[in-house]
Amino acid sequence: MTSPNTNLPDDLLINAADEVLIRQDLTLTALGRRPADRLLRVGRLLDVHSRSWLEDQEVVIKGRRIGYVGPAGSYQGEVSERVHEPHLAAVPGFGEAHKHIESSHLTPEWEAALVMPHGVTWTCEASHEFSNVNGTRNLEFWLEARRRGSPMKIFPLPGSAVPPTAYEWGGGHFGYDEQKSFLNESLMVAGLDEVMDWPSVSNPENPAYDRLWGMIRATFEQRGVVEGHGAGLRDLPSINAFAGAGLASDHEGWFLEEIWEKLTHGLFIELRPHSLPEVIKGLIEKGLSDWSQIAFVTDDRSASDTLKIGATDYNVRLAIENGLAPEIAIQCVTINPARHMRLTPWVGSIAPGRFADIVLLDDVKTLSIAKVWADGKPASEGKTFVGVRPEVDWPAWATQTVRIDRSVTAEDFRIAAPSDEATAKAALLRPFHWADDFITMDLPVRDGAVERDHDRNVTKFAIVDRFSGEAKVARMFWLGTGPRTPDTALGATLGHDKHNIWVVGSSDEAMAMVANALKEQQGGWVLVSGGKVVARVRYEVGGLMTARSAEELDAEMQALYKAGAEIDWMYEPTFSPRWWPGFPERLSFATLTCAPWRWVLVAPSGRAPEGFVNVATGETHPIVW
Ligand code: HPA
Ligand SMILES: [Mn+2]
Repeated sequence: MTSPNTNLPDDLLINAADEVLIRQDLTLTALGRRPADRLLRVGRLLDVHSRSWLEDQEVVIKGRRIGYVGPAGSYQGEVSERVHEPHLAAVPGFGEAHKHIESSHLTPEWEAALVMPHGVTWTCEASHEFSNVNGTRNLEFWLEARRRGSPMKIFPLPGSAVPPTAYEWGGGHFGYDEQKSFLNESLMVAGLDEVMDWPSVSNPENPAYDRLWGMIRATFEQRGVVEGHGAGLRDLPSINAFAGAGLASDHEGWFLEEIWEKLTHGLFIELRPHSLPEVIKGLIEKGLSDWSQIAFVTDDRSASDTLKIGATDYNVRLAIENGLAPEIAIQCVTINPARHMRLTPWVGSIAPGRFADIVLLDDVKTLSIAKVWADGKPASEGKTFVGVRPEVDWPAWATQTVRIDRSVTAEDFRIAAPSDEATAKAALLRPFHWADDFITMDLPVRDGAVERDHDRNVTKFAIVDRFSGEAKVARMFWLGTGPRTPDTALGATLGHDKHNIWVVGSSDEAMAMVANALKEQQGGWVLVSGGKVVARVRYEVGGLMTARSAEELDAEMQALYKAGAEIDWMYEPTFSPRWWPGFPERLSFATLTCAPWRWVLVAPSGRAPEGFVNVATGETHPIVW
């Protein structure tokens, strides 16, 4: 006897009261005392808890959830619709323990359309990027698409790097109170994301010490997960200190031994593709038998790169190609991250109570995805997204974020000579200058100003504040990047992690034109040469993302790369193996200020009036003398 279908609460956004009603119904559905909506019968199903394949199974779906799993024909209740996929293998929807969706540069509803055909059904959003633009609207922004029916679950983790260091300001400022309120506001908030500013966590004298520990405390109070970011921390005392601080994971590992030490000292290891091959091979050689503390994460991947190589599925294929058993690789993007993020009641496995998120493979070894189901319905067929992509008319708080109330001029970038000598000493940086000291060079003085020197690969780099309205400008000389081509400049409102405007250029006039064009288009990329804008890419949401398809955005990026290929770019190798010659797209990460950087350029602030500061010590220094 089955009772009539109840009008179940909407569970797009999880809350405890509705969860009880949903699960009370699932209990009766499993017992066959309430009807189910759909039954998906598959050739075989990977149980990720036991890492075993179950042959000829049926998954019974009620609403968006799994009500029952068992051998074909074993479910006793009524079912409205039956689907049989005898040749496909079912594995759980893929999830990300650490991804900045902002780095796709697509808004959440368009991100879902891009990544779900690649098997991704849930993402822990590491949200310091948007939060550094608009901190108070952080949760509202990340939950909006799901609220309107997007099949992709986003679990926001407010970022600790808001602001990234004590020397930065504008857009957002998170501490104990903010983190407490975020965790109180929604069960979708899984914790605190990537505690990165190691100097502020490990040095009680650091001005951000209390702020960071306040966020950690608020997260502990609500049993949230405190995510870490341990770039450059490889010695045993630092690893012990990092783990002892309660930072539960690291995604910044580069080398096998470093990762082994972090794994054996209790850190959950999130492997990114650029270090994954060597590490997977090394861990296999070490005979690692328990992979449950390992996940694969994307961290950052643009829409263009995702179109080229894939999303989380690329990470899994890479692991399989480097010798890892497909079943273990699939656990590393399903149950492992779900367990680490304490989200196993909802995602990470094909089991009762969870969202019915199922990746249907027509070949396991090559991870060939035939279809993806999410919330108990088809979300993609082949490469085509067939799920709900809600229209979101993002309001002004999301689309008017380049707040500059004046025209930026060439004068803003002029660097006055400290004396009437023919040369002046200058402090220089370069992209990813992971060294204790800045570089010092003698540069020419002309008409009372210190000048670039393209013969020695020296140009000007500037940060323009886009949050106060005043467009405060910090500028200095950088080595080994920027255009040699005259009267040319490149800039963007994507400047990790504070996302002020950065601009690099061979003339002050071109740099000013870039800053004004970025204000006019409300964010993105601008390339200026020969006195005009030769390419632009719009990120109209937060200055970080666009509410368009990946394909449309990619076309704009390809046009930018094409225009960039006409420019003579200066280059010098640095510490980072991810800094290449040619169009300097990675400059959007060269403004990073959290560990392991020392001397950085930030927007002028009380603690750094010229913007040039050592974030490890708080020391400042003139840019010329
Ligand atoms: N490091 C610091 N901040 C970031 C990163 C990173 O790798 N990715 C996105 N924000
Ligand atoms: Mn990160």
